[in-house]
Formats: sequence, structure tokens, C-alpha cells
Amino acid sequence: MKLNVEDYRRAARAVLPRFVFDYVDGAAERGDCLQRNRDGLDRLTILPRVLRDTTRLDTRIEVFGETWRRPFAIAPMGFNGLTRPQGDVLLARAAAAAGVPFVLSTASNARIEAVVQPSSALNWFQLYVMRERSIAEQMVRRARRAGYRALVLTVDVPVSGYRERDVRNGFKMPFRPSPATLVNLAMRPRWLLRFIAHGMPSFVNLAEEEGSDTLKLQAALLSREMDRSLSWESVDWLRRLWDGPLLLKGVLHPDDARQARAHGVDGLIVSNHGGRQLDGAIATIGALEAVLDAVEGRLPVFVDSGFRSGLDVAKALALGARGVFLGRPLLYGLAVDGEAGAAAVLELIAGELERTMILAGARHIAELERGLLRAA
Ligand SMILES: Cc1cc2nc3c(=O)[nH]c(=O)nc-3n(C[C@H](O)[C@H](O)[C@H](O)COP(=O)(O)O)c2cc1C
Ligand SMILES: CCCCC(=O)C(=O)O
Repeated sequence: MKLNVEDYRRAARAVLPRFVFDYVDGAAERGDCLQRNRDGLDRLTILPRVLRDTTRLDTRIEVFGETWRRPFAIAPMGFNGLTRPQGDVLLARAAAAAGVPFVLSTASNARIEAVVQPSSALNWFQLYVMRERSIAEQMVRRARRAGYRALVLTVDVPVSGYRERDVRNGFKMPFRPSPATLVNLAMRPRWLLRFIAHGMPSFVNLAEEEGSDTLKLQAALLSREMDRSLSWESVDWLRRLWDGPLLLKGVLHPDDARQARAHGVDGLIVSNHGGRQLDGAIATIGALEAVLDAVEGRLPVFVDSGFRSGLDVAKALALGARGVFLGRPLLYGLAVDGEAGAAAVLELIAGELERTMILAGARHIAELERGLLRAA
């Protein structure tokens, strides 16, 4: 029986080859940041209100003129095809059915054009800018043509975080599995059969750049060789390329939040990349308040990293976040049962959020406010 995200995590560990589970589940260096995200959330408690008629409950929010059925979304994740063939499409479908956004990663294994869910107005695209800037430019154009609504520029990967589990597993391109990895693969026959049937997933969007050395680019993307010259001027450059909502993902410092506003950014995602980048980084729930104060309500501020339940989501919203992005929980669901598994995780978290709201006496999202929070 899978009653919570941790149950899905354990089930995912049982079905995925170790190198895949480690890539999904892993974090940078000692895993301090990963743990700090959890500690920050666990230290917040709810001071509930009672005797409020909660027979009518509303979890919808408005973002950039569109309605999300739930105040959360699926975070951009690269290499989703490794967890399940067509993983990007399966996640996008689960999100569309649940009425929440799906953010397609630059490092997706499905084409930008193939993932758009026409039934949903909530297709978003995440951009990594690699040294070959023309790739980013081309992808932004394609995303606009394909109907993506918002563009998320990820700014916390100027260099790859040091993921020790990936290094130990030899997880890089070209992939040279160690004997231990091969033995472990033989113990995951269902995953292996699917993998053989579909072939090694690749970063398909790179292949469309004419005359480029695709293999080299793929390896560069997997090792996250980004353009480290990225700066606020680059944000201006992107602002000119993209006329829809533009968000920065990976902002933690209030001064950067202010800068973002000055450069015409439309929204922020307070994120430490799920603890996968700077191991010393502040917990996102701890960074959130100062960022909110810095933007003075002029931009929607979202948050991610370490959110594992509807209760966690409720805490961030009570602090003032507009919404929460969820990463690994969706991949655990996807690993276990494909689209249905991802849908089940979204439903699980929605159910927890509703129960939390009822028990806290909040009838709609605006009633999740700071007065309901106390430090434990
Ligand atoms: C397997 C995996 C791949 C990721 N790939 C990307 C990516 O391609 N682009 C990006 O902006 N963030 C990426 N992230 C970070 C997520 O968008 C998000 O910030 C993080 O997963 C949130 O933390 P959580 O997994 O604890 O919910 C990735 C995260 C994971 C777990
Ligand atoms: C595989 C490309 C980048 C994925 C990423 O951003 C991450 O692993 O956190």
C-alpha cells in the first residue's frame, strides 16, 4: 500500500536500476542541503483555526491570468526518459489531467513539440543556456511556436553540483556501466526490457541544431556544462526574445530578487535545485520570507526543494508563496506506475493539502496566511 510520498520513493527504489534511482534521488556532496530543506519545513508548525464552515473548499490559484486547479506544479527535470520511456509525455499528461502546469526541461528526452498538451494552457518550458547560445535561442523560438506559455530560466547551474552517487556509478555520457551496474541491471528486468524496447533516451532537442556535434552536446548537457558568462545582461537578452511570462528559477538572495524585478522578470522560483547544487545553500523555506519582502508583492514567488506532502505545500503558501513546484515525488510515481503513478502522487498531495486546509480552518488559498504558522 502506498499512502505517502516516502512509500512511492521506496517502491521506486525497488523497480529502478540503482544508477537511475541514485540520479533521481541523489543530491550534492554530503546531502546537507537536501536535509536542511526538510528540517526547515519540519520546524514550521500550524496553529489551526476551528469552527469554520469548510464544506466548500477551493484549492485553485490564478497565475499569469490562468487558473491552476491546485497550487502546485511539476518541476522541470532532465532525463525523465530514463525513469520511464516517454517520461516527459507521461508527466505532462498527468499534469494536464490534474489541471496543474508541467515544466519541460531543456534536457528532456521528448521533443518540445511532442510534449505540449493541447488540453492544457499550462505548458511551461525550462531553459538552460549552454555555451552555444544559438541553441537556447532556437529552443525559445520553438517553445513559443509550440504554444508554451511561460519560460523558466534556471540560474543555479553555472556548473554541475557534485553528485557523489552519480560519480560512483559512472553515470555520464557515453555511459560505461561497471560490472556491478550490469549485475544490478539484470535484477531490474522490467525496467531493462522497456529500456531495450525503446533504446537509450537522448536529449532529442539538441539534435535539431544543424551541423552541430550532437554527441558532444549531449555529453555537455548531461555534465551540465553551462554558459558561465550568464549575467543580468543575458536576462535582458532573453527578455527581448520571449514576450510571455519569464521566471528565474534558483534565486535565494533578496538582492537577486530585487534585480530580477528591475530586469523585467515576471516571477521567481526560490529553489536550491532540490539540494543538488550548492550543498551549503540555505533551506528554501528559510529563504522565502526575505525574497517575498524584497519583491513587495509585485511578482509571484514560487518555491521548491524538499516538498513531500500537502502539508508542506500549505506551509509555503501560508508564508506567502504563490505556489510550489514538486520534483522527485513525481519521478517516484512515474517509476512505479507511469502516468497513473504520477497522477496518483499529484492526487495524494492534493488530498493531503485539502485535509490540512480543513483541519486548519482554511477554506481557500488566501486563508492560508502567516497567522497559521508557528516555529516548532
Ligand atoms: C532528476 C532531476 C533532474 C532535474 N533536472 C532539472 C532540469 O533539467 N532543469 C531544472 O531547472 N531543474 C532540474 N531539477 C531540479 C528541479 O526542477 C527542482 O528544483 C527540484 O527537484 C525540487 O526539489 P524536489 O525534488 O525535492 O521536489 C532536477 C531535479 C531532479 C530530481
Ligand atoms: C541531465 C541534465 C540536467 C539535469 C539537472 O539539472 C539535475 O540533474 O539536477
